Amino acid sequence: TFDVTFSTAGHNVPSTLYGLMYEDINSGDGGLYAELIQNRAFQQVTPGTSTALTAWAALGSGKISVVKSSSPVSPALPNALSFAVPSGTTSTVGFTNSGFFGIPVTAGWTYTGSFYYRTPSPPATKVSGSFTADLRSTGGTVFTSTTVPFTTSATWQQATFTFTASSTQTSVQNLFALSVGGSTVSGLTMEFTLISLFPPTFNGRTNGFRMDLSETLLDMKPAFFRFPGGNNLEGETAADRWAWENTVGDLVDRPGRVGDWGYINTDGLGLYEYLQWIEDMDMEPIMAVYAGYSLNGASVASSDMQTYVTEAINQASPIEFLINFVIGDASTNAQAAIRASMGHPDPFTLNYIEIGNEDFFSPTTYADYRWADLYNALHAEFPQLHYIATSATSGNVPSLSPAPTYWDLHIYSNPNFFINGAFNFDILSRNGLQFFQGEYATTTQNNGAALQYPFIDGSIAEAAYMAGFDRNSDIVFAASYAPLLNHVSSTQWTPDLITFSPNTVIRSTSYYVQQLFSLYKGDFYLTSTTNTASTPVQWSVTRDTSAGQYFLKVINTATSANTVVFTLPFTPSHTTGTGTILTAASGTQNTPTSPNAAVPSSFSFTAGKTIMYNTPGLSLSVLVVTD
Ligand SMILES: [NH3+][C@H]1C[C@H](O)[C@@H](O)[C@@H]1CO
Repeated sequence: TFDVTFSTAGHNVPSTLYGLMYEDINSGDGGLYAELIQNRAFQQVTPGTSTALTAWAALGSGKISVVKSSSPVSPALPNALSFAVPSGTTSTVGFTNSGFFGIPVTAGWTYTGSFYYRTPSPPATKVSGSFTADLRSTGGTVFTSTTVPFTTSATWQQATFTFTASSTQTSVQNLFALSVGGSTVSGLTMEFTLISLFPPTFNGRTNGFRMDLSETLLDMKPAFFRFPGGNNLEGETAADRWAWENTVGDLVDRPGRVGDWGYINTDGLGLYEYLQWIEDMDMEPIMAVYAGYSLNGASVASSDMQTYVTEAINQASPIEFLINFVIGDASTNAQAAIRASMGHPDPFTLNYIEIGNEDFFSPTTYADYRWADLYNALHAEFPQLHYIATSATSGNVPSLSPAPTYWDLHIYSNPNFFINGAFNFDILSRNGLQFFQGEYATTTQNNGAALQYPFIDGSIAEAAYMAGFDRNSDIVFAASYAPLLNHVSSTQWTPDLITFSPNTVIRSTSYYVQQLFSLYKGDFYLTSTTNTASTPVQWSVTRDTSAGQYFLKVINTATSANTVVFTLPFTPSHTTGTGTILTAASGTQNTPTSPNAAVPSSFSFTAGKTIMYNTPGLSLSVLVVTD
């Protein structure tokens, strides 16, 4: 039995304590970004290759290939789909897109589509006709369709359309199709690009986010969103970095880039879309900025740093302009005016800037000049922002000048690390430093076996570690599991907090741990009987002061049950409390075939000055006591 008394003394819990780490690692295009068409603008592909046609297929006897257009729709989008119809064709011709490993068809959804098209060598007598845009199963069942009139012209035109699904698919293996009667277009060659189809989006935003994934994240009430990376910020080289200026403005002006996880990023999900969604989700950004180190191991030379920090060169915009885009005055600042023109005249909320990512891989140049060059210039321009350093792996931080106040720590390990490390922050001296556990996860079993999905043993070990975040939230201001999302059919890293398909979302056991700590974060931590990492039971007591509610979290990392007796410093007026528990047999995972193997359940208990609680093995419980 563990006897836990808690006092009314303690410290505030920062509102930023629990949030989300994000980068496009099978999670942006085809994930959070609601665009349903994969390879919609043939960005960053080599014309004439099969890869260039990823997700596209011909319908009927038309011939499709990706070409470098003789007259591109924009300098950013040089490629186009060439659609050639043999003379004498009479049957239906066209092409299909298979989406990101499927396209969801849901009854009642109104889809919004568009595409640019032109006829490079139009016939002397204009040809007019109608395309048919439809959603169909791979078996040919048409769910919905509409006609889109066209007239041949050598100049690019954009067609737009909508259609509404009247039934829901049985399988997600569906196609978007553009087709036309062969006799209308026989002998013609047409070009298409930026072929786009959106379902309804979160908050109804144009060029927005997928609803079910947004709702799944909203259910965690996350306080912050760290973006755009992670590795995907850094580029293989400086030229390949995430360059914010290429991700804003009209979609037709965004070139996309080869991301750092083995596939092309369209950058249709760009800086503005991120910031608008973060605001819609009641989060605040922790925005990482390129700090001159890329994944090939190269650092920008000291003499070149200012071109990335404050001096714009050959259309590359410096970090200073990025921050002006986010918080600048649209009436006086050019970058802020772009933000206003996109629909957000007021500044976005921004308090935290992270300088780089995992610079412990490049500590020398970070310490010698990269940290200082960015910090000194940006702090001078934006003194109200907090700047987070990234070159530490634990609370024993390296020395940097100027000395950072905020540090981002990353750790991926096994359950034993998190169980044994539950007091890693208790032992740190309180010297003004603030820590962001920006990435952490149980990534292997104790025997080193890899994990495709989180499992209950690792998730409860994470919970033990997170009780340490609650307890030390006087110096831990933020924490987020990583990575956040991955597509079940295209995965670069496992395990992930949430796994999704085109129409399903699987909440892992670690998702529920993150959710419970975030929902029951409270605003004040109450000190309680001290403990050590050597016991299987950990606890944390926080309070929602305005609600007069106390959250007694109990973690049991053993497979056997244990008993905890809480002694409160008061007698609660409500003698019945409600609790939530996540528990499962060792090895349990929520997977596509068993998505709900372990889900939280609620229970009630008798609340008094003492509360006895029998905590099952491998469990996280939150007992809510109302005064
Ligand atoms: N290697 C991890 C650390 C890096 O910051 C992330 O991009 C990766 C996955 O979370």
